Amino acid sequence: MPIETLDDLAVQGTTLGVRIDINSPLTDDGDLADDARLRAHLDTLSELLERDGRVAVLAHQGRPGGDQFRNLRPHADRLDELLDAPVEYSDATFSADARRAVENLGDGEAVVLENTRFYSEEYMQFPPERAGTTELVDGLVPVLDAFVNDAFAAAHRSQPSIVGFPTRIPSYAGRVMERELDVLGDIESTPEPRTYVVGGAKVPDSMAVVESVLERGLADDVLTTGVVGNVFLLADGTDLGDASADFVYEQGYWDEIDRAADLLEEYGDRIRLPVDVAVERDGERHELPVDSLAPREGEAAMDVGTETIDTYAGVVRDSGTVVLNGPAGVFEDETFARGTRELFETATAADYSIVGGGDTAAAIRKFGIDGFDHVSTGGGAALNMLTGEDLPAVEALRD
Ligand SMILES: Nc1ncnc2c1ncn2[C@@H]1O[C@H](COP(=O)(O)OP(=O)(O)OP(=O)(O)O)[C@@H](O)[C@H]1O
Ligand SMILES: O=C(O)[C@H](O)COP(=O)(O)O
Repeated sequence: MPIETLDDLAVQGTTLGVRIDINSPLTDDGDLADDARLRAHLDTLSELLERDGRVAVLAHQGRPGGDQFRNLRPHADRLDELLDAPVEYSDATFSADARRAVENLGDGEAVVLENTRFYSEEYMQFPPERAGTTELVDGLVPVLDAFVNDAFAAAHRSQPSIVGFPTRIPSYAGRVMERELDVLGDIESTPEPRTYVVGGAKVPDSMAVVESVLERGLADDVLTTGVVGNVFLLADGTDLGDASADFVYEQGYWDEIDRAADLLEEYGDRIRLPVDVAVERDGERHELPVDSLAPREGEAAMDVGTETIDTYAGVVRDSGTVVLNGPAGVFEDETFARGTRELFETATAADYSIVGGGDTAAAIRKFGIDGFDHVSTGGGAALNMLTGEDLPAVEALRD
């Protein structure tokens, strides 16, 4: 069944729950360190507001327990600055207070409801029918006429605010969702050879993708960087030192090392591992080859090294398609930004380049890199889609 879009929605005077993904890097004070994801949704939000909709924004920030798990006040304030319409913030998500905030909206006005993940069920995965009976959905449905899902970046999560509403009220894809599905749905026709550069810190997500693109023959080469690269190195028997290993264990990624080992056994010829890494020594960047690593206490692998960057850059340059997700190192710190900056810059030289991910997009903006064919708002979602897997959000809109 085709998905309905904003072209199919009579917006004027209707109250809309609009799920967007503005999960963004924050400063230590909880302010936005980058607003790229907010800007990505401006088309959808301004269209709905200009068409005199009443917009109740639903979104999440961070993961429970993490240091990025904060309220959405800065996001609401920033949207208020970016949009040509009043945007309020409500510190409630689906309570009577939240409903009141939604009911008080006038035509062409918006309210950002509180971080959906402050509510525990939102961080669980449910089949849509069950998601449709959760407190969050149940609480908001009485004050909404329709639901718009523009949160492509969270489309791989079968969570209440993503898949619940379409079981209860008419639902539509927003402009971001529509564009991403168009571009990413067409990966099998992109030029070969295809190289996937995976990095960042969400190891289980990346591992699932690596497995799938190799299994399905979509990837000719997988270049591993970031924490993902560290996990592959550990799986390969490299002694990365206690600091890197502890980081992996603390994130609960122990099982991922076994998974990486299985992948190396089966597809070792198509998976490339860093040959050197960068640590901080005496306050400076210090590179260590992995075959003679001697990290000292407290020295973690924070970036890929120069030789790795050069080798990977060669593979990337010769690729027909490059799909890039996740920074190659702790790019927020200039000392460890080199791998990310140089690999990303090189990727723009491939015939066709797609890049995705929240922090990835932030890195691109930080380094001012232009020239990607498609910058996806999604990290895990984009990768899931590129592997040909169904996205729960899309299936929910279709049903
Ligand atoms: N070697 C490393 N050690 C520690 N952290 C790292 C390392 N390499 C990258 N990172 C961190 O990974 C984080 C980004 O990872 P993440 O997987 O969230 O990427 P993303 O582009 O946001 O993708 P998604 O949208 O799926 O979340 C950055 O904050 C960066 O500092
Ligand atoms: O940043 C993302 O990839 C999306 O906002 C989804 O976040 P999650 O991986 O914490 O579900």
